[in-house]
Amino acid sequence: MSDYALELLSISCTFHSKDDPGQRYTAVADTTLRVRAGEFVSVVGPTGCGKSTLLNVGAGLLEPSSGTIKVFGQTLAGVNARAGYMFQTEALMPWRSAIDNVMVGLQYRGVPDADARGQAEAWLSRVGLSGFGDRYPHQLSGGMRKRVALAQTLVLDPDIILMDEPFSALDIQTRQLMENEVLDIWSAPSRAAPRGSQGRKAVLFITHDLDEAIAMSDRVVVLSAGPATHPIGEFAIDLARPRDVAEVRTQPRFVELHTQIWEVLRDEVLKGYAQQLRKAA
Ligand SMILES: Nc1ncnc2c1ncn2[C@@H]1O[C@H](COP(=O)(O)OP(=O)(O)OP(=O)(O)O)[C@@H](O)[C@H]1O
Repeated sequence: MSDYALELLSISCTFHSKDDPGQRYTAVADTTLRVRAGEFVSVVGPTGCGKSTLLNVGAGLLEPSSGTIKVFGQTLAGVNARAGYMFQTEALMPWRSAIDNVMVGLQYRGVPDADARGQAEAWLSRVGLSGFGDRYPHQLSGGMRKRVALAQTLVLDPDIILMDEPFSALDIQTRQLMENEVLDIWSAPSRAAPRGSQGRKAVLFITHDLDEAIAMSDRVVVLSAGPATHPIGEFAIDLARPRDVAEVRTQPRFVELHTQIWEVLRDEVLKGYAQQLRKAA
C-alpha cells in the first residue's frame, strides 16, 4: 500500500470563462500535491487562485482536464469514498435536528438507526455538544453549527479529511477554539488507521490565513496567483505538538516560518488582489 493517502498528480483544470463563455480559463496547471497518511497539509494562496478547485478534484467531485488522482495508491474514479469533506459554507440540513444531521451519512450507508444514533451522539459529545442533539441548525450559534458539521464529517470515520476554509466565517476566538478542537481530534488515534499514519487521518486544509496554516499543519504548500495556478513553495512546519493555535503564534520559530512563507506568498497575494480589482472594474 502507498504511504500517500492522497496524490494529485499533474492536475490541470480548464473551464469555460464565467465572464465570457467563449473563452477558456486555466485555473490550475500541472499541479502535483501529495498528502501522506496521517499528515496535516495546508494549502495557502491568494483569493480565487484555485484552492477549492484542487480540493474538489481530491474529493472526486470535479474531474480535472488532465492528470491523475490516487487514493492510497489506487487511481480514483468517481467520488472519493475514503474522504470526508467540510465546506466553507453551511452544509447542514435546516429541517433536520443536529443529531439527525450527524447520523444521515451513516443512514445512507445502511447503518441501522439505533446504531447510527449511538455513534452520532458519541460524536456530538466529542465536539462538546452533548445535550444539543435535538436543536435545529437555526437554534445553534455559528460555532455550534460548525461543531455539528465536524461531527457529521468525522462520524463516517474517513481516512482523509478535506477542509475548505471551514472556520473562515467564525469570530477569531471561536475559530481558535475550533482549530484546537480539530487538532485534538486529529491527534487521537482512529480505529483502523492506515499504515504509517500513527493513527491519524490525512488532512488537506485550504485557507487564506497563513497563521492558521502554520499553526495547524505539518506542511504548508503555497500556490501562485491564477491563471494557471501551481505550487511555488513548500514548507515543513517543525513546531512541536501538541500545539495550542493561539500560543504557538508567539514562538520565535513560528515567526521565522511566517516570515519565510510570507516572502513567497506576498507577491502572489498582490497579483491576486490586482486581478480581483480588474474583474470588478
Ligand atoms: N465551474 C467553473 N467554471 C468557470 N470557472 C471556474 C469554475 N470553478 C472555478 N472557476 C474559476 O477558477 C478560479 C479558481 O477558483 P477557486 O474557487 O478554486 O479559487 P479559490 O482559491 O478557492 O478561491 P477563494 O480563495 O476565493 O475561495 C477562479 O477564477 C474561478 O472563477
